This record gives sequence, structure tokens and C-alpha cells, in this order.
Amino acid sequence: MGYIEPAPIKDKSNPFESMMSRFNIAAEVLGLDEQVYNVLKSPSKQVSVSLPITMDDGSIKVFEGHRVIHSNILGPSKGGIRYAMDVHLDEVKALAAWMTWKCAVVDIPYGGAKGGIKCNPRQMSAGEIERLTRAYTQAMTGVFGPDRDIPAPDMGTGPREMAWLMDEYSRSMGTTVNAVVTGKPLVLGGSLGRVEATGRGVMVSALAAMEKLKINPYHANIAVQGFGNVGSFAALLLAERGCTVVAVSDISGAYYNEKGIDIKKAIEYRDNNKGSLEGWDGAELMADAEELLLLDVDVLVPAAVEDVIHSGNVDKIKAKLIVEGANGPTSAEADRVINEKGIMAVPDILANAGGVTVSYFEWVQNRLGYKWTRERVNRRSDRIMKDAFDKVYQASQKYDIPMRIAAYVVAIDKVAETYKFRGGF
Ligand SMILES: NC(=O)C1=CN([C@@H]2O[C@H](COP(=O)(O)OP(=O)(O)OC[C@H]3O[C@@H](n4cnc5c(N)ncnc54)[C@H](O)[C@@H]3O)[C@@H](O)[C@H]2O)C=CC1
Ligand SMILES: O=C(O)CCC(=O)C(=O)O
Repeated sequence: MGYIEPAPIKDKSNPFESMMSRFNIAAEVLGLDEQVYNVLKSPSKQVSVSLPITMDDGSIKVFEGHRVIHSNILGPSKGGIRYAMDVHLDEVKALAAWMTWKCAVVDIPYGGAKGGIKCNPRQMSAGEIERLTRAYTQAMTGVFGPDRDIPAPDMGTGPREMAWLMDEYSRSMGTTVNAVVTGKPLVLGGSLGRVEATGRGVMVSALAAMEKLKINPYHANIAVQGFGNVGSFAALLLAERGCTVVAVSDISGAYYNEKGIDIKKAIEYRDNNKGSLEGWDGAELMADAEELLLLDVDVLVPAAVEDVIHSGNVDKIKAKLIVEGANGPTSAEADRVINEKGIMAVPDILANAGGVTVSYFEWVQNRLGYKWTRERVNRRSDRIMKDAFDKVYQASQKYDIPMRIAAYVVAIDKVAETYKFRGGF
């Protein structure tokens, strides 16, 4: 079966439509049962809440929060919580569905969910963020649970927020429930290796793809968009494997050095500069940060936000390989051009699945009351990522379809098979 062109999308900034357009193609490749299609095309639950919070100046501000559970057919639903100003329900719905496909691709026993609060954490004090996180947790106490729905970090959140969430949920339950959330600080039952897990999975996927494309990592130039949790660890670990990271960027701008950026120093600078690369003089500040995506590099790693590769810039992309650290960085409209140009795109639901894989390990350790070594975590997650890559690559060869559609095919096939046995509708 050859590649089927995605249906045109009216609003390219709607990530849910973007997700559905790929889902539809994969459903057609698989000949997906209509009833299963109808079940999977809508989330199984969506909860939206208003959260009044007392700000430090005494005023009361009302924040909008969401949690969407796309599916729990494979197990309790799993997915991060995002704090950002552009959070909206359609985005959270798409992110929740991507979690269902992602967990199925790496074959872990979870369904998909995602949460988000529309806020700007960079303009809030730690106290305000704590009160907001606790209010959100209170509002979602009936949704969350170690056997129901297990949150984790995403953009704008990290171990600190997960600790508040665990504490607030545990207070409501009258006992410590550390398995209700993953990505916690180590002392609260977090797993060794979780902080770097998503970036590490991006590195494993990138190396596996480079091998297929016969790109020697020691001769490979890489550009990374986004220098937060995912982007900075992906850059660091790829540099440690011999690649030359020539450009990195964050919200403050893009930084370029054709001889290679010292990623350790960039991380050190960021960590001492409130999480931002602003003012960093270790590389040249590019006049236009968007140009990072168009650099003549071997590998491009978008690891920031959605839809950065779109119909307006995709024809100017020169990278041979795109490895998606972010969720949804490529709009569905850009897929056709990527395929026509012969660029391999390792999709988000495969490339960034290292994070949820180690989250699963964290949950397993919490439930066993036991701690694994970093070596054990890394060895097992590397194997899962490599196996998933191989499975998706084989599907892409078998059906003659791009890696992105192949990943959806692998995922939807597993979910459909589960429905076949469980039934219930
Ligand atoms: N944290 C995790 O474990 C996982 C995260 N992801 C995805 O990876 C992406 C990044 O997440 P994190 O690294 O956790 O977030 P983060 O909050 O740690 O970092 C985000 C980074 O992107 C930068 N950024 C934001 N807008 C940008 C723009 N327009 N251009 C360039 N840089 C920009 C920020 O300045 C920051 O450096 C998101 O799409 C997230 O959903 C996916 C899987 C797991
Ligand atoms: O670690 C997790 O459970 C989920 C991480 C996440 O939100 C993602 O993979 O997009």
C-alpha cells in the first residue's frame, strides 16, 4: 500500500485535527473496524475546571485547567501536565490521544491522558504555582489515582510540581500514595533516569535512524529547537555520542556555532539564569530564531512546541532526518513535502516515548516498594526504545508508508486487538 495524502486541514493550528488526519490514514491502511474507529476518534473523558487562586499581591485570579483521558483500554491512563499560556482544550485532547498511541508503540500497559493549565509559570512566584498545583490536584482528585489516571511532567512542569501534586493527593487520601504521579523528586519515590529519559529516548531513536540512513554520528551536524528538559538532554547525549550540535534555541533565541556548541556549558548557564539561555555568549545569536529549522544539518530535533514545521517553511528544510522530541512539532500539512523530499521523520509518538517508558518504571518501582539502579533503568528503556523503532521501521517497509503513519499503524493495531478481546461495546 502506498502513501495516502492527508486530507487538507482547514485550521492548521488545531492539533486535534492534525492528529486525526494521521489517525485516519493509519486506520485506512489497517482497514480498522468502524466501531473501534468511532470509539477511538473521541476522548473517553474530559474535565475542565476553574481554579481561583490568591496571588501574592492579595488579588484573586481564576485559571482554566483541563484533564483529558483519551483511552484506558490498555490500562490506567498516563500523561503529563502542561503549564503554558496557549493551553486549550483541543490541544489537550490531541496530546491525550498521542499518549494512547505512544504507550501502545512502546508496548507499556497504559492508556493515554494529558492535562494542562493556562498560565505563565515564568511570571508566577513559587508560592503561586504551588497553590495552583494544589488546587488543580484537589479538583482532579476523583480523576487521578495510581490505578486510574497517573499524571507526570510536561512543558512548564517538573519534579517540584509533581511533589506538590503527590502531597496534595496523599492528604486527600489520608495516606502517602506515591504511585499517583511520576517524574517526582528521587526522595519521594522518583526514578533514577526519569529526568533525562525523554532526551535519552530521542538520542536512541536518532542513532537508530542514522544507522538506517547511513549517517555516521561522528560526522553528523545537529540542530535542536527547545532547550528545556527534552531538548537539552537530547543535545547533551547526542554530543556525548560524537555528534556535533551546531545550534540550540529556546524562547530567548537561537544560538549557532558551526564548530559545535559546548552543551554542558550551555546547560550550566541556563541553570544559573532562571532556566533561560538569554544573554548567553557561548555561540552566535541568530538574527531569526526560526532559521534554526532551516539550517543545512544532518539531523533536526524540534523539542519545543507544536506546529513549528508547517506548510510555510517545510520546503526550505534541509535536514535529512527529523527526530521529534516535542509532541506535534510537524503540522499534518507538512507531511507530504517531508515525504516527497525523502526526509525521514521519526515521529513524536515514537521518538519521545522514553519519558513515559521510564515513568512506567517509576510506577512499577513505587508499587513494588523497591528502587532500581540507573544502569537498569537505562538498559531497559534503551531496549524498549530500540525495539519500538525496529517495529515501526518494519511496518513502514511492509506497508510502504512513512515512519509517522507506521507508528500510528503499530499503535492502532495494538489498541484494536485489545478491543477485539475485551469487547464491551
Ligand atoms: N518532559 C517530558 O518528559 C516530555 C516532554 N515532551 C514534549 O517535549 C516538548 C518540550 O517539553 P519539555 O522539554 O518538557 O519542556 P520545558 O518546559 O522543559 O522546555 C521547553 C523549552 O522550549 C523552549 N521554547 C518554547 N517555545 C519555543 C519556541 N517557540 N522556539 C524555541 N524554543 C521554545 C523553552 O524556552 C524551553 O527551553 C513538549 O512538546 C512536550 O510535550 C514529550 C515527551 C515527554
Ligand atoms: O511520563 C509520562 O507519564 C508522560 C510524559 C508525557 O507527557 C509525554 O510523553 O508527552
